[in-house]
Amino acid sequence: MASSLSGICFKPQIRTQNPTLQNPSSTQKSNLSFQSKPATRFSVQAVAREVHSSVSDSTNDVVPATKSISSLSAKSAISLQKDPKELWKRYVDWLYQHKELGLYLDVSRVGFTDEFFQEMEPRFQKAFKAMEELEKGAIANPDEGRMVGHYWLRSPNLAPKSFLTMQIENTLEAVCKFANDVISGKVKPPAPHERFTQILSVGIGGSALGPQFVAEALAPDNPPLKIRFIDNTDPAGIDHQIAQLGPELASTLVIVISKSGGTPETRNGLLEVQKAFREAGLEFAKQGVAITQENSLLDNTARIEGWLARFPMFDWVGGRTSEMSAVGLLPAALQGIDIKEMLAGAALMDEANRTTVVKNNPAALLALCWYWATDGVGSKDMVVLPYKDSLLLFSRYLQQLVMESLGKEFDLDGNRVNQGISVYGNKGSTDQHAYIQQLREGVHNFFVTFIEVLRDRPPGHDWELEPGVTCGDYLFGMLQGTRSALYANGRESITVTVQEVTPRSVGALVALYERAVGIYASLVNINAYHQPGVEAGKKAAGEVLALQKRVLAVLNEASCKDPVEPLTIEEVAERCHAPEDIEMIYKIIAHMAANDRALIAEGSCGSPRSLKVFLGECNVDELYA
Ligand SMILES: O=P(O)(O)OC[C@H]1O[C@H](O)[C@H](O)[C@@H](O)[C@@H]1O
Repeated sequence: MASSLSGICFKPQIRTQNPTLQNPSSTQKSNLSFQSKPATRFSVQAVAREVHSSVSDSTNDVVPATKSISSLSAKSAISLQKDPKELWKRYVDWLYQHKELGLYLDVSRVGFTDEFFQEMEPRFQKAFKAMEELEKGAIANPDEGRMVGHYWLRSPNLAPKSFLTMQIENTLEAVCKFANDVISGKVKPPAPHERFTQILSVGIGGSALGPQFVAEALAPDNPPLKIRFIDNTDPAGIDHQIAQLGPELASTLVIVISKSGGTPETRNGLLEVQKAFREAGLEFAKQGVAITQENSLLDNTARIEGWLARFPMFDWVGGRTSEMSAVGLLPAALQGIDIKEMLAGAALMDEANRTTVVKNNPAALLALCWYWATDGVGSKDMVVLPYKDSLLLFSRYLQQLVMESLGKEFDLDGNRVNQGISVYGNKGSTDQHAYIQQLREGVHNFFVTFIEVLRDRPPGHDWELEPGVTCGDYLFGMLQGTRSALYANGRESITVTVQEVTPRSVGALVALYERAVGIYASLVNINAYHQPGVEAGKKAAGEVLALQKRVLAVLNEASCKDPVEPLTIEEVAERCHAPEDIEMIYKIIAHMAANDRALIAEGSCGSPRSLKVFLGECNVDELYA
């Protein structure tokens, strides 16, 4: 049971839907302002933000679904527990341990109260029920009408239909076989090369972040195949990756990963790589592998062109939770990482997270801390600090998992809630020398998650760089010191500890956060499994490219005249029938000029009004097309 936490608390009561806050009147606003009384636990800025958000809530019709009057009024003054004996008691009482995984979760430096914990209980029970339904195959992603099945990937028998179990098992078998065949040289690149030596992974978002994190965390020093990534449509970045491969392009396995099979950045990466293959006189299909949904554009291309292999991505696995599907497993296996251990670690963690006793459920404990720390409305950022170089990319991986899942405008009932938790972080102790200064003393808008790894380096390699002290002891000291120093200044932190960075512990970490995100989403009543906001940017990018085509046509026509007719930005906009897009047209022209695709006749890009441009080459065919 929860320990007695008297003296620790100062946190909002549970936030229940409160109609009076939906359209706060000015009186209500002034009621809120008493929050800024001296010695509140929350900074004045935070309170101001709270009040501000309540005010702007009214103008934007935002429903603060998770708040209540009590949540605001309870922000009275108390400091975090400082008494060492009480703190030790809290530490021991709340310490979660998963014996088999060697994983610990310490939430003692988050100041939630017994009262808060108890008031949250019914919400957790609801979240556990929702998770149970999800695992049984409910349409847990209602906006897209999809099941959410990433938990089945590591426990195929839990899949609600036997054909799904078979699909998962067959894919895993195919991944293992293909990886073994590639590593052994049975599957090899065209002669004279005897073995694939490199992997070039082309994908973005959920089709890159998991594989990148796992490669950095687990790839051995001399893997059977080394991996590099193209995860953007930046031509210079792509050129760099291809240049780094050099002649080894001939022994590179190119894995193109895209669930939808139509993501523009990934398509561009593929086209660029295929061009490099052509220029090197290589046949891409003999070295290309696709991981995508059946019958997607990518799948059809790979099938028609006869690529070396194709692996399925399932409709019911989202990109950001796809690390345990072929997306994560194939690249990992090719690097010699024990993927069955990863799956086992994730399965064990899933099992632990199925208990409905919050205190014994590590994912629920995380969600509880997130809710407490962020007031259930994302009022604080999550800083993730792994004290282990190999876990460097964990925060970047979590950024997508948490922010794309929780960052939602509407809740499941259609209320505008603008939910989310911002995630950032790099690694300790490196960040001690970058931004910890602000965390300790500056704006109090975050909580920290320390990721601690007990084993410093493999056995037999340690030595004392001064009497009684190893290099790893310093890292340990830095973590403990930072945790204490932050806490002493009222900054809350969670610590997740693993024995070692192994496939098993990495699998467990992935599963822990996947479930914590799912539970938290239930607590705040949002759909964690869609990403409608991403579409707006994609659509706008498409419109820019369409406008660019019109600009090119206009410039082409003027440039084919004799003499050539350089045009001002205004003239281009007018001839494109898009005067309202004049700024975008200027930007398009400036970009083309910087890349020698438009020539400047007069003026400079720094003075848009003076600018007159034309095309270096006119394309007569296009004029009459
Ligand atoms: O795997 P893909 O279909 O290419 O998608 C790649 C990424 O695209 C979008 O940006 C989505 O928001 C991400 O969730 C997804 O991971």
